This record gives sequence, C-alpha cells and structure tokens, in this order.
Amino acid sequence: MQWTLVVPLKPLAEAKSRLSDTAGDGLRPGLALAFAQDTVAAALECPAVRDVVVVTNDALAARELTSLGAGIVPDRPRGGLNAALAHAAATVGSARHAASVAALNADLPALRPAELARVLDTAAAFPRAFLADAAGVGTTLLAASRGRELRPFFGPGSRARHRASGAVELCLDAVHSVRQDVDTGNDLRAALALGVGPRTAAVAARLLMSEQ
Ligand SMILES: Nc1nc2c(ncn2[C@@H]2O[C@H](COP(=O)(O)OP(=O)(O)OP(=O)(O)O)[C@@H](O)[C@H]2O)c(=O)[nH]1
Ligand SMILES: C=C(OP(=O)(O)O)C(=O)O
Repeated sequence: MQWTLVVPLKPLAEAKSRLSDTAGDGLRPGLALAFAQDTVAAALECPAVRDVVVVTNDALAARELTSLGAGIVPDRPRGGLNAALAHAAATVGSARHAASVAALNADLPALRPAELARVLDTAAAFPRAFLADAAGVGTTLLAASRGRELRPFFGPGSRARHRASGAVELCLDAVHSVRQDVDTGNDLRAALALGVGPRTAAVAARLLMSEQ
C-alpha cells in the first residue's frame, strides 16, 4: 500500500521553543527547518510513501520543502496542530485516487526510510493506527487507511489519547528512527547518536562551534 504523508510544521520562528536552552534564537529556526528537511527527504525515499504534503504557513519552509519534492497545504489560521492535520488530511483525502493518509511529525531528523516503511506496512492492517514516540508519552505517526478519517489527537499525552480514540498502537521493535522526535537537548543528543540527516548534522555542527 502506498501512503500520502501529512507533515505539520509551525512557523519556524515559533518552532522548537523547548530547545531554547540548547539553541539560541539565531540558530533555532534553522534547526527546526533542518529537522523538517531531513524528515521530508527520508520520507520521500520510503518505498511505502507515494507523496508528502507539508501543512504550514511558513514561506521559507514551504519553498525549501517544495524543492525537495513535497506538496504544501496552507495552515488554518490559529486552529492549532490537530485542526491543521485534519484540514490537510481532508484536503489530500478528497483528491481523486487518494491514498491512505498518515500524519508524521516534522521533527524526526534521524528518520530511516526502511523503518518508516515497516511502520506503514504494519499500519495498513488497521483502520487507524499510531506509533508512540521515544519518550513513550507522545505520538510520532498516526495512520488512517483509505476512506477512514484521521481523527488526530496530537499534543501532550497523545499516546494515551490516540489509544483511547480506538487507534491501534503499533508495537514494533527496531523502528527507533521513527520514534525519535526532538523536543529537548537530550532528544537532540539521542537523535545524533542514531545518526541524523545531512541538514541537521550541518546545523548541529554550527551549534557545537557556537558553544566553544
Ligand atoms: N501546521 C501546524 N503545525 C504545527 C502546529 N503546532 C505544532 N505544529 C507542528 O507539530 C509538530 C509537533 O509540534 P509541537 O511539539 O507542539 O511544537 P514544536 O515546535 O515541535 O516544539 P515546542 O515549541 O517546543 O512545543 C511539529 O512538527 C510542529 O511544527 C500548528 O498550529 N500548525
Ligand atoms: C505533538 C506531539 O509531539 P511533541 O512530543 O513534539 O509535543 C505529540 O507527541 O503528540
């Protein structure tokens, strides 16, 4: 089965506020963009992915991610993350020959295409399914098979909320790169240990230099 991925991305100037002690205002927007670029590039290399659509109102991010091959859906004003995802999923789901739709966070800089394929292939057996994040409290991916509504409940504690909504939790080993979102300095260190994509590696190197 081939999937359309919907990737939400806040305006870069507002993104990754929990990384403010690790990356100052000068580097943080570039770090958030690098995470999104490495996430989208890896997703586009995944054999289970037909296309990637980023829902964002950030003009620079839209330009850079389009150049990688992503489509863009403009965000809803002030609707928040779940409204943005539901809107984008409905937009791509109503297109002719729509694929199944999955929401994937934009902060997975270590994402490996083969691991993402394993997650999506497993999700295809269920109407709605999700993958918990590395911390075990959030969600990095929520999938809805063709014709099913996504019904996203992302945000703090989303693992429990997705489970309560009836989505099936995917219990898979060896898909660390799909679980490793980066919200904090410790998450960034964990992602770097897994091996990040080239854009995140470049910004992380500048971060280390600026610390010296
Ligand atoms: N399009 C869109 N994306 C959002 C919105 N809110 C959050 N996101 C994205 O959803 C994912 C998870 O978001 P959060 O953890 O809330 O925000 P973050 O920027 O990653 O980190 P913090 O600022 O530290 O909370 C990231 O990919 C965000 O860019 C929104 O209102 N619209
Ligand atoms: C929005 C989520 O991610 P984060 O951990 O980035 O807050 C979530 O886990 O539902």
